[in-house]
Amino acid sequence: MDVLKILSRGAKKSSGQHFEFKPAPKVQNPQLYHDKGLKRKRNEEEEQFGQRPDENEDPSLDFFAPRQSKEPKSTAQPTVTPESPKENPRPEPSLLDDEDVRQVLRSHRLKFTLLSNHEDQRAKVTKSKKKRKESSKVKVKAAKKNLFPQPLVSFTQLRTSWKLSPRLEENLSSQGYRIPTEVQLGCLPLLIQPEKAVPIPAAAELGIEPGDGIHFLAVAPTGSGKTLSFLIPAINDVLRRRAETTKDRVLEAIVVVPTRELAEQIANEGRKLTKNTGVKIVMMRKGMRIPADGQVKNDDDGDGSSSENDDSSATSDLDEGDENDESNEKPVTKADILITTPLLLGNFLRSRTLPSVRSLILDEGDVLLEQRFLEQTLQIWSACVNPSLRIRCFSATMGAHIEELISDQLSKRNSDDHTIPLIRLVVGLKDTAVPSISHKLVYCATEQGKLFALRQVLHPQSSSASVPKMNLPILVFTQTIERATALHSELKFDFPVEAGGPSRIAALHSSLSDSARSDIVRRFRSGEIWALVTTDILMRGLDFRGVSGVINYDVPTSAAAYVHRVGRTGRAGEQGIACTFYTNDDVSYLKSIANVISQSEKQAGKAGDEGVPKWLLDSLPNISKEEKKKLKQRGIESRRGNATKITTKSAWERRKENNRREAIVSSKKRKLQEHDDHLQEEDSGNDEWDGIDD
Ligand SMILES: Nc1ncnc2c1ncn2[C@@H]1O[C@H](COP(=O)(O)OP(=O)(O)OP(=O)(O)O)[C@@H](O)[C@H]1O
Repeated sequence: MDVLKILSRGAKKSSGQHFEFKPAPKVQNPQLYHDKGLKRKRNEEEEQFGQRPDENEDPSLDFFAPRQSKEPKSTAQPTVTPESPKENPRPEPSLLDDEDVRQVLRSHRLKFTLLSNHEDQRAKVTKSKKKRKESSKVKVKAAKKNLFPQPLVSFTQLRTSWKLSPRLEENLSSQGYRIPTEVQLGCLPLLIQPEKAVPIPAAAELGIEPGDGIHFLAVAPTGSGKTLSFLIPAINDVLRRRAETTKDRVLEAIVVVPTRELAEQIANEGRKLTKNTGVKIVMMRKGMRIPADGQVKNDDDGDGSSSENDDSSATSDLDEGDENDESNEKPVTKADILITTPLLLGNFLRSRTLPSVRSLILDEGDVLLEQRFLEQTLQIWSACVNPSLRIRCFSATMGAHIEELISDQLSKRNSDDHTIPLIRLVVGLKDTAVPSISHKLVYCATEQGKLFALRQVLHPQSSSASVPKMNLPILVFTQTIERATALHSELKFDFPVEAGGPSRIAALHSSLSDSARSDIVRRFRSGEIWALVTTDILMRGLDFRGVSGVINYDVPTSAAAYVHRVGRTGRAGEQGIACTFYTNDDVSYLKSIANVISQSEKQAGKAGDEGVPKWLLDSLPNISKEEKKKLKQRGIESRRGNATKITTKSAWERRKENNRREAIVSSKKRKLQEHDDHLQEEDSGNDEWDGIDD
């Protein structure tokens, strides 16, 4: 049996001794939903025109462009020419009519809701307490108001209809993006030009004014492309402002994320998109100074076309000095868009303000507005004093309390005479896992049983029916740092030496240094590490394409944590497997996770019983709100500070076993080599003999 071959099923052997997995190519169609409605319409169209669009044709084609049959209706007048826009205010032919808009939004399961607008807020500010109560009822009513903004029909349409910078569109295309994902098709027009995306009378009613934008919440599945959904409008805003007003570099947008790994990932994505545009994206680091209370003159790159977007120069302004040093002699970081964690920027800000910032983007917004980060996130929010500040909040999960909190914060800031509306987009069923994942709950009688089950994943030759087969690489989540470390040292010698040995597995958690964390993430991305044991530090936002499975070695402490953890696989339309081990200790807390699995499977159109059998779902107990809260904060008590339980053998025993294994392998290799040498000698002897014979 070729152990190496089995272990490296998800990996590709390179020419040398080094093994790398092939970076997952961008999937042909990353969209999650194609419901019947749209297909039916397309079929009608095909019948009408007697043609069937080739499924393999260039996917960037506007495959849900308006039906041709309708075109004569909308183009009954002479074609719109640039010279006569006023005489003929008909909608652009490239925009969909109302019925088609609804059809596309429905078939891709996109739901837009107006959460608050000018009228609601004004009522709130001006009315007496009693009346305010009434107006909050109005607000609830307003929350029921659905909107049907124009969707994006193709990435090319971004330039032709939505005035996206051609450079930005080029960069998008050179990254291999062809078809917008659901969240992108839903929110890009609305964030780039809301006054055009929403039908004209409705836009005016909602208080959407050209140039002002909107506040926006998006709840869309993990791996569905939310990063591009906020980066593209943010970059475009910078370019638009530069073209219309000043070329000076001002800090225009801030993206706040919960971890430095995610900040690094987004900064990298952003730099690819801003290549040759002159827009600079910087990741906040300790000790960095940013232009608070003012703007930095763009004295070195006034034409906006410098090559400063190189990764190297993007960090060249960083000042890694003492963060308490207030000295103004320290260089100020020049950036258009800053990516930061709440703590890093919060520490810098203290009582400073950021008047130039017009977009505050909260990626993984729900966690940023929860207890752990709330104070710093609100500190950043209040430092953004520009009256035109727009809030954008993205996540795969969003509790109603978070939406309320955002709405309340906005109404506190709003003035009486002008309010920017708050619109929410939900893709699919809220707070569920992405449909491309298969779920499995695996019961293990003891902690040792969990270890045994995990080894079955790592060593597929010993697999059993209860543990699903997975390709490497995989992510393994544990509850605490101690458990991640203990599990890592337990499994360290599980990979055979000829497959790379202990270097194939690593543990990542917050007690490692920044550089060690970055190094592990880099090696996991490149395929050097095949199994990464971690804590919830990696559960949000991290995009490791090609991760075929996630193992919840310890049960996640909330349904949202489950959605985010398992969302590290099955990204951008790829398939993934999520396997959750549970013991008797977990049974009381399993209901919310079993529910989320069941909901996600229903949404994906799978037979409900696949991941969680109905008998199990029905028999699991419900827990109180208090217990849920405690679980979220502390996890399963029996697993706290009890890391040693993971270990089956002492480190000494495992090292001894490993040494023995290595010795056997080397001895086999040596024998093989001796055998080869011997054969060679015999061969060369034969050659000599042949020669004499001649
Ligand atoms: N239109 C597209 N076509 C193909 N791939 C895409 C497209 N948009 C994004 N992707 C890819 O999908 C992957 C996931 O994107 P992204 O990280 O933005 O997801 P996300 O929605 O932010 O996920 P999470 O909720 O986990 O943060 C990335 O590898 C990205 O390159």
